[in-house]
Amino acid sequence: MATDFKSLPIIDVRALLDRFHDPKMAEDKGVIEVVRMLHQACRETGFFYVKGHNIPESLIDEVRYVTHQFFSLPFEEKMKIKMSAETGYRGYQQIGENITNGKPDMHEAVDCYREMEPGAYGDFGRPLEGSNIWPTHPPNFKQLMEEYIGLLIDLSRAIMRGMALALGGPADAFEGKKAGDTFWVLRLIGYPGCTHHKSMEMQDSDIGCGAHTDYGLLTLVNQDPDISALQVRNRSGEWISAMPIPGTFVCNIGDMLKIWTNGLYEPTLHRVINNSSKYRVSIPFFYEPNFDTVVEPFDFCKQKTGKIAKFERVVYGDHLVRKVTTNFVM
Ligand SMILES: N=C(N)NCCCC[C@H](N)C(=O)O
Ligand SMILES: O=C(O)CCC(=O)C(=O)O
Ligand SMILES: [Fe+2]
Repeated sequence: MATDFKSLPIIDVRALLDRFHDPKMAEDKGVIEVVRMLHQACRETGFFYVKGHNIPESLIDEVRYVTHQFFSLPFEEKMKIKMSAETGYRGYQQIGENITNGKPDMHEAVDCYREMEPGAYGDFGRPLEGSNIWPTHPPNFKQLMEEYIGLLIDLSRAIMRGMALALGGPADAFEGKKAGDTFWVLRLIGYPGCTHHKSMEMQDSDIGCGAHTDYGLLTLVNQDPDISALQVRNRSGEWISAMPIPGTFVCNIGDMLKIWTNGLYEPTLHRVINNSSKYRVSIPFFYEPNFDTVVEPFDFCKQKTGKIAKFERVVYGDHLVRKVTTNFVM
């Protein structure tokens, strides 16, 4: 349960990356400090900033730059990679096609998922079978995004090692059959600027993305600098700004972590409102469990939470398919 936080902590994760391959990482002083901060952040805010991540700023900036370029293309160009049930929900969605809490969101997006071969998970995986359909311009789009995704997977794994230790489990608790073969998601999102005067009352149509929690384990958000639009809800119901901080990702935890931790860590509601006049781009990367993972409370978490499981087990892919197949009006 979130507290009445007024701001989000900044965590330098460098020690986790430096000690990633060290079997004694849990004894390292730097790691111990990161682990302490992760635990506090996951208990109190469910959101934090990640710095010391080692991902080149030039790559992070270029990913946003080409995303701006894509969304500024003519409508017909964007529709060439249109998302549908036939594409496995991969590709371009127009403004208003994504529904949150029964209302259309004011954003357009390109959704990408880890590739899924036909029949890989039998019938329950079918809706998400497919390969990504990338824009052809700029020509390096696919290569750039794949490089970026590879680095974000490594960073996420390191953070999950820290969280596993923070929970009192083994460092590799989230690896192998749990999330060692992550069914990652990358969303390139564009939020139109606001055309009416700021002093006017907020309309429903101003909501870029309605209040929600993320579905899996960990989200890393690469957002435009100089626009504050992402907001996180604290216990009193106040919306706290996750404003951009140079050199950082905004990081938050998802639904599956609540089940695995038996409620020790809970995802926090968040939403997006772009009140600026500028077009905003944000690229969340979702580090998710394996598609066919059965998620149920870890014993080492149950030990700390009354010994009985508080949540039913869930197959991550079922949770995702349920979300994806009800998220869109197409
Ligand atoms: N993969 C993630 N987390 N995507 C976040 C989208 C949240 C909005 C969606 N319409 C919903 O209602 O869930
Ligand atoms: O636009 C953002 O910064 C975050 C979007 C988000 O919360 C999501 O897509 O899950
Ligand atoms: Fe989100």
